[in-house]
Amino acid sequence: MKIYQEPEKEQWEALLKRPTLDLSEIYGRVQPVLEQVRDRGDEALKAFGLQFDGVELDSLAVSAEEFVEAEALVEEELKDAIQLAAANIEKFHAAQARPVMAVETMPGVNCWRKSVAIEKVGLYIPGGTAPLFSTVLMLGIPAKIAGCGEIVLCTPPNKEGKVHPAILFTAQLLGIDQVIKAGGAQAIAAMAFGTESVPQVYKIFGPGNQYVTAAKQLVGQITNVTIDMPAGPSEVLVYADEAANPAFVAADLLSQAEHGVDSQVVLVTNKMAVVEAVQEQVTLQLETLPRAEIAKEALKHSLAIVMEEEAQALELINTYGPEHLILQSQNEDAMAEKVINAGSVFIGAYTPESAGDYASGTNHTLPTNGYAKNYSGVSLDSYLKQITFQKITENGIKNIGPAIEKMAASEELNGHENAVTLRLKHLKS
Ligand SMILES: NC(=O)c1ccc[n+]([C@@H]2O[C@H](COP(=O)([O-])OP(=O)(O)OC[C@H]3O[C@@H](n4cnc5c(N)ncnc54)[C@H](O)[C@@H]3O)[C@@H](O)[C@H]2O)c1
Ligand SMILES: N[C@H](CO)Cc1c[nH]c[nH+]1
Ligand SMILES: [Zn+2]
Repeated sequence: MKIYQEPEKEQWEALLKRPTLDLSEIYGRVQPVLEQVRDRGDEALKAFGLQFDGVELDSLAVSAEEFVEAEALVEEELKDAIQLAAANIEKFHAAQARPVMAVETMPGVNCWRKSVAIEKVGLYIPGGTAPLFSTVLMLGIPAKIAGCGEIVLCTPPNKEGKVHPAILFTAQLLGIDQVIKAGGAQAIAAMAFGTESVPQVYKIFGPGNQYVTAAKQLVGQITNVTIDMPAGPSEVLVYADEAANPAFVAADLLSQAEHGVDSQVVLVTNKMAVVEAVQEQVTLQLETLPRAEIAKEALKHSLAIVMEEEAQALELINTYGPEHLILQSQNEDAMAEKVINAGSVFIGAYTPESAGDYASGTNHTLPTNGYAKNYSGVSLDSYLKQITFQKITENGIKNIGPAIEKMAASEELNGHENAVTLRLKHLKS
């Protein structure tokens, strides 16, 4: 971890840069993959499966037998944990539903707004270095609550051409039966363009590595498909003061560093002594982690920043806009109120980020790379469109008509004016 003490504001931008590849470089790698899948469909998906995942596939879709096989392979204790998490995530996301909003803007002029589910959605479940079955819950539950008609799920297979049993168990639990063995940029292209095995969707959801994220951003630009947000390599910023438990802080930093070599973890504190204590704990705890090599790589481009003034620290946090922000300080609740850029905030010593990653109820699909400044994480709203409706009575058109006629005539749009004038004349006759 690189250590900085009271860095000047002019340094912040360079200091807080994410360790991801330059977008134009990534786009250059991803674009040919998108084009191949668009032009050659399943054939290209299989070829990229061989090239990137080292697996030769006869069929891309997971079969009914594979679902049955998977169910038997998941231990009961894990099934119970998945069900507990599912119940909390369901509760939190169901509470986000909003009733139809209806307003009579003036007598006889009735307007209302209703949420309608996006018909066809594609969910990407990462599986490169860890099979993230928890992401099936995070993406599948709100899609089901919203009422999306068609749900397709893509995830990379392992070397034996199988999808991890817990991913299949979770998909089945939610009633998602279209699961495709495809990962990376090629999976995103398949859902954007459609192939023989993969239906084309209207919106693509889900986190992933830099290739997945760049592919989502690119298809969002070159097709009509929209995306949830850029949800790339995981990151966490922990603000800890001298009262925080260094072991907890180190564990929280490592929990995100272990995601990938391009993850970034940042410690901000008011005292140098906290940096030292946390570093000691990081070294100790790293020894116990099977993914220590990945975490060590991530730590090479991670930072510890000492900022004595809390207000300055908050400004730096909001400038960084972390995917996850953990606050462990004597003033944590007041600090939380001042956060304006973060994907999800975890307050207090007993609120590890792992809780939100798995089971507390909030969504773990969150904006990275500073996109917390302009995007929210996945929620029920992500799967809904809002359609407005209106119905005007005879009395209503008499009330509102003259204003519309005047405005239309003034914009020199006499066809618009006439659509009202005709009706008003009809009512007079
Ligand atoms: N922001 C969020 O909400 C969030 C949530 C969960 C996970 N994540 C992130 O998701 C990522 C998961 O990454 P992962 O790699 O384990 O799985 P992944 O499923 O995202 O990516 C694996 C795929 O990447 C492709 N790929 C690998 N190397 C490539 C190369 N050199 N060129 C082109 N394509 C290549 C392969 O096709 C492979 O199937 C991690 O970075 C993790 O931090 C983010
Ligand atoms: N921390 C990840 C989001 O950046 C989500 C996740 C899934 N499993 C474990 N963690
Ligand atoms: Zn995580």
